[in-house]
Amino acid sequence: MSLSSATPAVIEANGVTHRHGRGRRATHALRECSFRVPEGSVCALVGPNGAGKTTLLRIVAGLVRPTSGSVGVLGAAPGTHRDRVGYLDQSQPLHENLSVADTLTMGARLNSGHWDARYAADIVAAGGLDPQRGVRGLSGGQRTRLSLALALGKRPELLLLDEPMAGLDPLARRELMGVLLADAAERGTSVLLSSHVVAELAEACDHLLLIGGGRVRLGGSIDALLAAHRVVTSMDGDLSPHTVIESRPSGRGLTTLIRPRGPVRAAVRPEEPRLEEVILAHLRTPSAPALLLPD
Ligand SMILES: Nc1ncnc2c1ncn2[C@@H]1O[C@H](COP(=O)(O)OP(=O)(O)OP(=O)(O)O)[C@@H](O)[C@H]1O
Repeated sequence: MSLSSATPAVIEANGVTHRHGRGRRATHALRECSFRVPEGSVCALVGPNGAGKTTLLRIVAGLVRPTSGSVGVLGAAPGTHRDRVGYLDQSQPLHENLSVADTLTMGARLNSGHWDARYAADIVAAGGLDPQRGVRGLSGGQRTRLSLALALGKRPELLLLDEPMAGLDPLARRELMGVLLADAAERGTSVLLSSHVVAELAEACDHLLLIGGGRVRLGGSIDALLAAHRVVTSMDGDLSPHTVIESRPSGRGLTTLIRPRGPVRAAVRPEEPRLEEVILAHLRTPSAPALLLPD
């Protein structure tokens, strides 16, 4: 399915399928994925372990070729505009023998012409990192900060982040997310960010891409996705005209997440769900029908 919209897309995927390996041992990581990430959006990429998030980010970064389907990144094939795309993966590879200052100098050399030395140095300094410190002795959080300084110092138009904050304490996560979002807000940087910390995404992101079993399950602006769902807490009412995503016992009886098709007749007025409720209900209900909304 090709999605059209007025906002230009920084990423546009059409029917992307990817198999790791060949023959009987092949693993289908992605199946017929179509979605778009609009320019200037901060898009959360969510899904259970093994859903295909890393594979998808690596395809968009131009590190892996999809088995079939097409992906456009900044209007060209993935990997074409490497200087305009920042990619930070889970392992945050840094040169162990370099100091913090040497690492930033390396960033400047690799990105000559579009390296913002002051900005990268400021990100490092905000964490109290001594520039002369060796990378080998840095903590997980300090490594993340340095990796983020490298990714943001090149002033990318599109930032791809694969669980960049994994392993950080809540304060460090919040602080580094703040750095990221300030950059996105000030410069209009588009971000595709995979994360398992669902509770944080509502304040950080404006778009959502939820994948499961290699397929796109939910996609679109978070406002529109929330508006497409309702939480019904009363038991008396006929929900059969609507798409029921999940019913769960709760303190108030039964809580049901639905996609309304027309007016909802229930004793208690249905409420708009929180993002976390929508994501968790879809993660718990892999059979729920997919919903891909245009911007
Ligand atoms: N190099 C590889 N060779 C074979 N199979 C792979 C390879 N990389 C990933 N896979 C498989 O592809 C599927 C998707 O993996 P992927 O790492 O993209 O998921 P993920 O959503 O990032 O998972 P997680 O949340 O655990 O990081 C999984 O079934 C995984 O086992």
